[in-house]
Amino acid sequence: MTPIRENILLHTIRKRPADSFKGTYGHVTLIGGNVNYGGAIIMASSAAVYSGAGLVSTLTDPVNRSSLHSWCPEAMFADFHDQTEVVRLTESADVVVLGPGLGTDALAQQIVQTVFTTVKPRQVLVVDGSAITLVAQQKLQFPDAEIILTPHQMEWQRLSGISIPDQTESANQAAVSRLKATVVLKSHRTEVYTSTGVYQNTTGTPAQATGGMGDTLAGIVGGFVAQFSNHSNAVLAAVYTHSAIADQLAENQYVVLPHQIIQNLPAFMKVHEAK
Ligand SMILES: NC(=O)C1=CN([C@@H]2O[C@H](COP(=O)(O)OP(=O)(O)OC[C@H]3O[C@@H](n4cnc5c(N)ncnc54)[C@H](O)[C@@H]3O)[C@@H](O)[C@H]2O)[C@@H](O)CC1
Ligand SMILES: Nc1ncnc2c1ncn2[C@@H]1O[C@H](COP(=O)(O)OP(=O)(O)O)[C@@H](O)[C@H]1O
Ligand SMILES: [Mg+2]
Repeated sequence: MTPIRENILLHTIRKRPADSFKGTYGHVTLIGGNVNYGGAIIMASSAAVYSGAGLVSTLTDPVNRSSLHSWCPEAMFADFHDQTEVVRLTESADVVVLGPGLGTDALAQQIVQTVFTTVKPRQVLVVDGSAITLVAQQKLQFPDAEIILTPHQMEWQRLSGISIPDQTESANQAAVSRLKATVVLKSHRTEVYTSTGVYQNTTGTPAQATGGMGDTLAGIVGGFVAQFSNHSNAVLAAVYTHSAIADQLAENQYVVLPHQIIQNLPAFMKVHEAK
């Protein structure tokens, strides 16, 4: 397993060209946040904005609208009950992040199906949280698009059928090649399975063990993949960045909150952009 080290950032976080505009940095559509889990999609959406995505749209329950905008006015809101909007904002995205706080009820199932039948091969689909659980429960096939999965160990057990103690590199690799996806297998030392190899993160702290931490990573992955053309490197850099910021904050904090990582993204990326 290749360690993910700081040099991935210099290879990935490009200097912004002067003659650029919001369209240069990609449109990320994030879908999730039911009545119970609004925070999940607010954190994921904020993470996409703060990591530099040019445009961010959030499809969620309307109950989350004002809190979304109080945390992140840059995100555009749409109602995830409206299938026309789900189709429109899936079609217009470069990257779709599906699942943070989506839940697994009938509406969630319908949304997953609509997204799966709408995405095109040129698009990236990041599948996280509840959407992974739903795919496993319903035995759904992933669509023909560039698929990035961000399961924690239990979600990976549900999806791959490999129990947590048996999640070895070779067993995981076999499951990943069947799925034809990039897999970010989250744990205290997250592993990333891409078409270029198997990688293990070298950053991260138990101060990160708090709800919303993975929702935040899903948003950073979406933001990085929307901006940086080498998508394998973008995923590795997102994983490294998320936990490197946490490590810095944990020098002086017992627990690191997801929104604090989000707020530190722009300054961290400035220090680590290509020289
Ligand atoms: N503020 C919010 O709105 C939050 C919403 N959340 C959403 O809640 C939904 C359910 O996700 P959950 O992950 O909470 O529930 P899940 O039921 O999917 O997974 C939690 C279960 O997995 C087990 N597990 C084993 N290894 C694990 C590991 N390495 N990391 C995490 N869990 C591990 C836990 O013990 C627990 O039994 C998701 O859509 C998620 O996005 C959570 O992110 C929590 C915060
Ligand atoms: N002890 C730990 N050390 C390092 N990273 C951790 C630790 N505990 C949790 N994390 C990180 O926190 C995130 C948890 O993701 P997840 O369980 O999906 O959270 P949630 O769904 O609540 O947002 C992952 O990125 C994981 O690597
Ligand atoms: Mg999660």
